[in-house]
Amino acid sequence: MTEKLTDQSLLDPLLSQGWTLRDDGAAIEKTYTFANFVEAFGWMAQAAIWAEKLNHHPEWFNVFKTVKVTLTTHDVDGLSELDVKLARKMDKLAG
Ligand SMILES: C[C@H](O)[C@H](O)[C@H]1CNC2=NC(N)=NC(=O)C2=N1
Repeated sequence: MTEKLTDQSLLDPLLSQGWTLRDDGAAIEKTYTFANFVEAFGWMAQAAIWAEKLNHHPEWFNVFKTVKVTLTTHDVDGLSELDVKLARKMDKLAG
């Protein structure tokens, strides 16, 4: 079962990697900028496969070569370790 994130130390490394905590504290957000649209969409395709594997899905918005990502866990109305996991994976995939 998914539980709300209580361990701030899991969040801190993400906050120093360009992720920010949404005002309501229920989500983290990051905007990735790629070299071009193909790079952006290629990254989204890879991230989508991981999201499906983790059964945890991003909210995201793509404009040309940027992708704005919001991660939250709907099941707990806030953040969970799954958001941390997916954020780490997304960063890794973005290089
Ligand atoms: C039934 C299914 O496991 C759930 O709806 C999963 C699917 N993907 C999900 N993604 C996200 N971001 N939050 C969830 O709570 C969530 N729940």
